[in-house]
Amino acid sequence: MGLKLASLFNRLTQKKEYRILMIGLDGAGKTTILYKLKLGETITTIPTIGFNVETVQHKNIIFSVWDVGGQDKLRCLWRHYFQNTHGIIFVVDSSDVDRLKDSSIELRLILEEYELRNAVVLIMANKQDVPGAISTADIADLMKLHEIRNRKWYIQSTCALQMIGLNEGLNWLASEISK
Ligand SMILES: Nc1nc2c(ncn2[C@@H]2O[C@H](COP(=O)(O)OP(=O)(O)OP(=O)(O)O)[C@@H](O)[C@H]2O)c(=O)[nH]1
Ligand SMILES: [Mg+2]
Repeated sequence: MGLKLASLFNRLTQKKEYRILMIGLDGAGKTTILYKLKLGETITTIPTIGFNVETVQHKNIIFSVWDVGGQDKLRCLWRHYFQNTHGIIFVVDSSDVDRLKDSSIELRLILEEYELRNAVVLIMANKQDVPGAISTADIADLMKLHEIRNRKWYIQSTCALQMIGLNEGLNWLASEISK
């Protein structure tokens, strides 16, 4: 009886761990977001050449977040991080209208990947603090997000520097992944 109770308690209190792949064009703010979530601080970043990985605890869930460099010549390396991914955070620079098209193309390519077929997709419309930043509704239109079929997706407006919207994004990921 005691043993059974102990194992039930363990199961109830055990933290679930999920793997999150954070990608998006260079300069969108991925590394800034990662360390804001991990440390609560804004770090000075340099363009990521390889990857950064950190565990981020969110309520009773542990996310292992893989932040991979987004420069054009590095995007072919993203696929090495696909396996066992439960959720994707696709970061967009909302102030960079000129590169929304590129962003949209990269997202479409990602959604076609067989290994990522079961991963839910959180789009973070970052840098909302920059004057002239595009709203989430407009980004959703311009990136034709409503055409995405057979996939759970959500767009969250964020400002990594001020830690706005990041936890709300993780709330969505947590609830979708643990369904
Ligand atoms: N204004 C503003 N600047 C931001 C925000 N988030 C990140 N930045 C800035 O954007 C720049 C690029 O941020 P990074 O986090 O290095 O971008 P990245 O997506 O990791 O870029 P790569 O590693 O090259 O793929 C940095 O100067 C950040 O301080 C934000 O919400 N608002
Ligand atoms: Mg980076």
